[in-house]
Amino acid sequence: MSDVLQVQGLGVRTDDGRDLVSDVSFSIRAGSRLGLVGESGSGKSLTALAVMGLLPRGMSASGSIRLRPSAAGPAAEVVGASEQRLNGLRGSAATVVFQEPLTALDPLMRAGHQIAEALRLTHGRGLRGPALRRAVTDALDRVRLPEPDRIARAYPHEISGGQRQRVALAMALAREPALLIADEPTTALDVTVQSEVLALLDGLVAERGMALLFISHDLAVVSAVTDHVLVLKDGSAVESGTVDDIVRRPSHPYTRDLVGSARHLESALERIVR
Ligand SMILES: Nc1ncnc2c1ncn2[C@@H]1O[C@H](COP(=O)(O)OP(=O)(O)OP(=O)(O)O)[C@@H](O)[C@H]1O
Repeated sequence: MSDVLQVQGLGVRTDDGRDLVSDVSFSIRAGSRLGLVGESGSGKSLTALAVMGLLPRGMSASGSIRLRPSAAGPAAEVVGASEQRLNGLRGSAATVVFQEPLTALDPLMRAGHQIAEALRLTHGRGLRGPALRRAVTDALDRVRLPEPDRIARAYPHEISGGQRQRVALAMALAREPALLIADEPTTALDVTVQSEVLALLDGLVAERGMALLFISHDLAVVSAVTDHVLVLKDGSAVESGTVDDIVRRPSHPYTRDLVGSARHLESALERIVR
């Protein structure tokens, strides 16, 4: 199967010459899941933002990031691409869910309206009226939101954090991306909601055969949803392998520390043993 994402020798540098990410390489095939794990400041988010062509002002990427929007089509280079080209890739090739869903949601727009916009970007302006309303309800249903009609009418501040994250996920999925990037999607949620959202994400990605790039500082959370892991430290890759290898046989001392501090390691191990 073809790679949905190929990152080769990625660097992120500030205009004043600081290297924040150095020589990071990885690839993700259609239907597979890679976890990026590392402590705060290790370069995980910048790597994700570089893939989306969304680096903050004053930073630039080097190396190569190739995204393949469809299995049959050619890959497109993100590094150095024009904003117009990037707009074409965002959504269809890759989309991102952030730790704080309010980043993605417009506080002044009802949840249903925001999902409707995402659906119309994917399916065209012809999707409207009752068909559009049904598609919105279906999208909310699919992320297991009870009372989808009520949620559709709500503004982001009127629903809980867990519900907001599900709405953000519904919006991301409405774009039917080849690659979903989830950047600490459950870190802001309490533990019970966190495991519900993780299970949901796990099921939805499997159902759609999407590729997943999952980012977390918590190796246990990463282990729960991915099959391969890349460990980042100070902007560089220190180790990579299957979840099983990394959790059971970490070779780098930094990875050993991450394994040691993983909060729910038992459950991660349980999943591997299953
Ligand atoms: N907008 C910015 N301006 C300057 N430096 C930044 C900016 N964003 C990130 N950095 C720096 O780049 C490095 C990598 O940050 P990044 O956000 O990718 O880390 P992270 O692993 O995602 O951590 P966290 O989980 O805390 O977000 C850090 O040293 C951080 O201070």
